[in-house]
Amino acid sequence: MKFSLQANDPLSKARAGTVTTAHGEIQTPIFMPVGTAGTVKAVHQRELKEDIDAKIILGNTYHLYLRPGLDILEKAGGLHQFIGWDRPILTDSGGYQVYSLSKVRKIKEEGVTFHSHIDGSKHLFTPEYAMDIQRTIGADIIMAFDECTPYPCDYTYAAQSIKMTHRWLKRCCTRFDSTEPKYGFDQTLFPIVQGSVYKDLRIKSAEFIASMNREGNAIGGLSVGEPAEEMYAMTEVVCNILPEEKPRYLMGVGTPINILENIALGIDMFDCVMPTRNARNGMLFTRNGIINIRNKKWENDFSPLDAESDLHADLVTSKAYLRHLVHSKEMLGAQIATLHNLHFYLWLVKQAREKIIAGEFYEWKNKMVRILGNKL
Ligand SMILES: Cc1cccc2c(=O)nc(N)[nH]c12
Repeated sequence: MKFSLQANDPLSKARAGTVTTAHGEIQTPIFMPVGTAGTVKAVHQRELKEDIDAKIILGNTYHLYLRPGLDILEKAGGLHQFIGWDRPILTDSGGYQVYSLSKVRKIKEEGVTFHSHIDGSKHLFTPEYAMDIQRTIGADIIMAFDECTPYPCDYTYAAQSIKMTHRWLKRCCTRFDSTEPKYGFDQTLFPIVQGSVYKDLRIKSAEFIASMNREGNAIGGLSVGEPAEEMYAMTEVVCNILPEEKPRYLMGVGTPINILENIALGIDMFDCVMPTRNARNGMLFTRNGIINIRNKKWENDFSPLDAESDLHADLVTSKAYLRHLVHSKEMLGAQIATLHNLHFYLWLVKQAREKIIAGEFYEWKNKMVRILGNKL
């Protein structure tokens, strides 16, 4: 994997770059649609590529390991082959999902034992196994096995947690560097900075992660319920330490405003379930603010979702029709709302990139931040 920089914003830490993987190039800043179990819910791979030009999607070790399982994925020749997606894929390592999904789990030095949220079966994820699983899935970018420090947590817990995440990272690097890709194309491992909302712990973790000298770096343990100001403060501290010449990935972030503010702090890559999950509940993100399409006010508004959009669905779907579909829990409602939100997120980061290259990002970002939170 390679990373090159095309432009830096003169008034912020925003930058425009290009990540080059075995499955193609990704212009940054970029948003990565979440495709947890091998599908971006309600959107077909053709739409992802041709209607919204998604450059990279996420998969998830925890879910894919449980279903369809490693045997099927290996027989298919890896996740790209299995789902019919020939662009880049990034997989999270499973630690976070065990923490957020599995009821019964135990965190020990060796790893995390948990019971499947599907059938209650018992499993053990170790740093080594998380690497082996991601080799079998075959994502271009894979994540270290970390402990996402819960929020809130006391300083002592956070300090112990980063020490274990750092020990697990060394085990991930040892295993990853001593194994080969299974399907003939290169994979890269990103380590993850933790430290909760404690500045000194974030500095310590960022310095350790940077010292591992991997091809890219991620920031975890944010977007877990902390106030936005805390998220921005920690991101700023960490971005000032992570090397400029490597891509920076802020995990699980966020709202459109969060994304613009974190681009200004030097983040290149984002993922979040918000555009897909909230779409299914009728929450639409637009360039003028947020629409709750279930609101009665849209009942007889026959104007298109977004007349300025280049997304076909935005032009041919009225607000009234989408309200009817979502209200009636029709599958088409989830499909159109999800496609709209993902198209908007990808439009937003593409606009950000163009403004960075034109040297106009800072003013544009401040104007957008004032608009994007509006309730329409
Ligand atoms: C997906 C996600 C969101 C938010 C935080 C995290 C994190 O800290 N670690 C991992 N592995 N994943 C995360």
